[in-house]
Amino acid sequence: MRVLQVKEVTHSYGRRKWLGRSELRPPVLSGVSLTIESGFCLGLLGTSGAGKSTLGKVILGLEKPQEGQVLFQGQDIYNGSTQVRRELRRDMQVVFQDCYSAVNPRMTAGQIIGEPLDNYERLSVQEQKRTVENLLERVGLKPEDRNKLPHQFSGGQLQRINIARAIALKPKLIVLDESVSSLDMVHQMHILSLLGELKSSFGLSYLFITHDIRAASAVCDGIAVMEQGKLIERCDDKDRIFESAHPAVQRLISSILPEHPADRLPLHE
Ligand SMILES: Nc1ncnc2c1ncn2[C@@H]1O[C@H](COP(=O)(O)OP(=O)(O)OP(=O)(O)O)[C@@H](O)[C@H]1O
Repeated sequence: MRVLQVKEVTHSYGRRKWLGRSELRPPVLSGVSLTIESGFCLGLLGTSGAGKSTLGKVILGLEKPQEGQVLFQGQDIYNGSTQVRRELRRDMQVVFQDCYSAVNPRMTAGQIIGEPLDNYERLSVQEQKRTVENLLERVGLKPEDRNKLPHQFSGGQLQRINIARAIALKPKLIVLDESVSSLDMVHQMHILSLLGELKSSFGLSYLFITHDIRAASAVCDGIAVMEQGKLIERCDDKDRIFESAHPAVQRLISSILPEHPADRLPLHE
């Protein structure tokens, strides 16, 4: 089943004055189309400024595109009733890169994870406590961690709390926008393997936005590549991306450092 369909989306940010006239800025997204099937993890790669996060915001309903459509489970997210949009928001969640600014520093982990449950479910105090504790355990933390504040966690642990909040309502799609980029390699690998487990056990679909082709190939089923607002490559088998002859893809591949320092190219020749 198709979870997400982006059709010919074109988007510019705001207007600019030009020779006394006001006109739209050049598009940041130009005719972008992509689909994500149920249970599929699509990596969205591209260099800085390619338009990845903007596409993520368009998909999440946060940035209405000037042209094109976004269908989530067959429904146009920008033309539905308030009720439909509320349900869509429940089924589509996001985890951002900066785990600290994504949470209220005065809320406990339990309150952070419980927030979507407060908004959408009518659970008793006991049920809510049990659900939050189960979610904490599901992401590799302890039930008693629900009483801690954000500053009492490491970056990796706090990102687990953000992930627990994102899965609390059993969504269909999670947009992960550079969600592991600010973590060190060890925490990155732990979070990537957690995302893999959650995908299998909840049947989740992901849009995994990153500039790191290695992280994408560790967690994704397929990979799409953007450059200057356009989708320039898509491989539903992630390993095929390494066979792409497109120069932008070649640049992403050559940005991977060899594991052994002796095999790395010198920075200055
Ligand atoms: N709110 C905004 N207002 C105006 N321009 C914006 C806004 N957000 C992004 N842009 C511009 O849109 C273009 C694409 O930005 P976007 O953040 O989508 O790219 P990206 O591929 O996610 O890059 P990065 O990996 O650096 O986050 C950039 O030129 C950026 O400066």
